[in-house]
Amino acid sequence: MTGVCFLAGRTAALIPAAGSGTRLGRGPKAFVEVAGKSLLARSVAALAPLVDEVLVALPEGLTLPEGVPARAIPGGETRQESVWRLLHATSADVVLVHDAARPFLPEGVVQALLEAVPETGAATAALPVADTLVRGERGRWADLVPRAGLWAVQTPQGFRRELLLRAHAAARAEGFSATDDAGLIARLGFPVTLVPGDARLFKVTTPGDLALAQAVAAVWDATS
Ligand SMILES: Nc1ccn([C@@H]2O[C@H](COP(=O)(O)OP(=O)(O)OP(=O)(O)O)[C@@H](O)[C@H]2O)c(=O)n1
Ligand SMILES: C[C@](O)(CO)[C@H](O)COP(=O)(O)O
Repeated sequence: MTGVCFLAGRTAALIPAAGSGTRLGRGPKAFVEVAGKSLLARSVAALAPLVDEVLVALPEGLTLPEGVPARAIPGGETRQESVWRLLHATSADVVLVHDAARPFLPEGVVQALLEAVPETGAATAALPVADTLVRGERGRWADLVPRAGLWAVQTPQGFRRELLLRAHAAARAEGFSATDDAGLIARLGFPVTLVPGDARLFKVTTPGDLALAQAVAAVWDATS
């Protein structure tokens, strides 16, 4: 490990990249390129210097592009299942779970997470919500949702591996699914630290996000 040294033990980055990219409509999303580099390659490149190993869950039958410094396993039917499989493919003490679909990951966010994990065992990058929030019904404004205290959750999310395994096992046993991993920890009543995320950490989900990613890449690639 060449990067951060706050933690005793080994650290692994776990990258769920087995999604089909339905909303983007360009095939398996992790392999979609932005300015000549895939989303997956960008996410791996950001994490590899900061952890001991990088594991990636890929769609069944696909392999890692050449030169991506990671180990690949087959992913599952859902993001939660892909992370469950990744958790069993490492013995690291601390894991950082990061969506392949969030290709612009500043080092400072990773460092803040690695500092936070020893305190509570679980931490996630997140940003305070800046927009007015409303619940809609049939295309019409129904209720204002007060935004005070609301955060938009990003990845990476950092955990003591044993704690995340326990949370996943409980969710599986009860047939519960969540949209992220920190939610599984919070559900058990354990604290999750909110670490400041970054606007550039947006998730490439729709064609509009891909256009934004092209613009960000022009600056990112010139400066990092
Ligand atoms: N079965 C799945 C589904 C998703 N993911 C990963 O989880 C992250 C967040 O998922 P999302 O952005 O929803 O990706 P997709 O599932 O590919 O998108 P869509 O829902 O539009 O099909 C992505 O890096 C995706 O590859 C995964 O590893 N395994
Ligand atoms: C994990 C996540 O990126 C946190 O915001 C998000 O929940 C993933 O959602 P998706 O619907 O699987 O893209």
